[in-house]
Amino acid sequence: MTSDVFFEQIQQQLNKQLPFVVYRKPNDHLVKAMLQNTDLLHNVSDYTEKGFVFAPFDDSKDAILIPMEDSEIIACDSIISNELEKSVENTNCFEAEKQMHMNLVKKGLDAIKEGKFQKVVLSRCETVDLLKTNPLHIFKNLLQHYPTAFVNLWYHPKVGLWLGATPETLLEVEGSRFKTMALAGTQNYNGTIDVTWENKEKEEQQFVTDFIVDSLKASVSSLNVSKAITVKAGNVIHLKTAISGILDFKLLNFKQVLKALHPTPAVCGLPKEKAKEFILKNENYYREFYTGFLGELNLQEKTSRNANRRNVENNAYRAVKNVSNLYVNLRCMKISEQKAHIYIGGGITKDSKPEAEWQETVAKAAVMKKVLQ
Ligand SMILES: C=C(O[C@H]1C=CC=C(C(=O)O)[C@@H]1O)C(=O)O
Repeated sequence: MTSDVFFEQIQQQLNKQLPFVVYRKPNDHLVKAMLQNTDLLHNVSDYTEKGFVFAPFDDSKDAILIPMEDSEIIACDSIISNELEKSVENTNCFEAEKQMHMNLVKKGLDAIKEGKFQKVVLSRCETVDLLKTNPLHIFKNLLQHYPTAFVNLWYHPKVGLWLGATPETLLEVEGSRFKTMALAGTQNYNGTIDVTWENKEKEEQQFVTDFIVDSLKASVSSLNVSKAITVKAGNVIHLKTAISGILDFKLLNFKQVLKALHPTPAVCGLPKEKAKEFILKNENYYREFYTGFLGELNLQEKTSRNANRRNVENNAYRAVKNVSNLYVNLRCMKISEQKAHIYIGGGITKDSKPEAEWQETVAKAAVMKKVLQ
């Protein structure tokens, strides 16, 4: 399908106010869309469903499903020309926002000093006016700017319209093989990823690695943990540890694995429940789907058991596997009434400085603002 026909079909879906998701996986060329035939609101119940899941930060709330069986799937292979538009006007009173965020960080630091938790991820929502509001233009800009991210536009008439380009994988599963990552620690990108990390960032990221390993070790038959490396995500860089292995679904089913992982300390804190309670009580807005997760759930994909030529040519050697690709909903925004609500946060540990935490959110907000201009 050509990209013109592809995007025209999505535009029509939006005009008809029917649910859909359009997305491109990290480092992939294929842009896929699932177009739901009705405007029903489906929830995920036990994670055996097939489709596209959109889950909130608060895991006590329902996750939404665009079901495969009620959707048309289309794809296009090309990336569209760059049509950057000057379409954003910043209406923020930065000083007031800055004070509010720094006060929140100070509150978090006090709670850490009192021993309530070791880490908490605190965030804010920044609203900018849009002059031109076609979300498909913004989506195309995201595709252009962030080839290594999971780029997505998700819409449901009963929920809203979200866009994002996240650098963070929550869980990729193919059969029983899985991959995940511990992503945390942030610096501005200044032309190189060959940088030194302070102990504060190393500790903040290590919390995430340890949590993921602890959460998964009861349900895996093998586990590999890489060294932490520096990765670029737009105008910022992070520390990342790759974690992979084999899940044993006899020990924990997929729903239980997700429950053990989400929300990780990359977006919530440590211990999880204490940090979550603090976030829900103290942040100055409600996160909804920011720091939730989203992606393909239980799609059936043909995979080669053995990559040698004879086997690849012989269909008898191909297996159909259950594949899920879930990402953490970061570097995202919600569009409503000609405004973009941009969600940004950062991990707070005992060594955090409120001013630096504010600056970090400003740098992360620029990832989204860039595609609105
Ligand atoms: C919570 C966010 O980022 C997380 C992922 C990478 C680095 C992070 C950090 O340095 O704090 C956060 O843990 C966000 O971008 O809003």
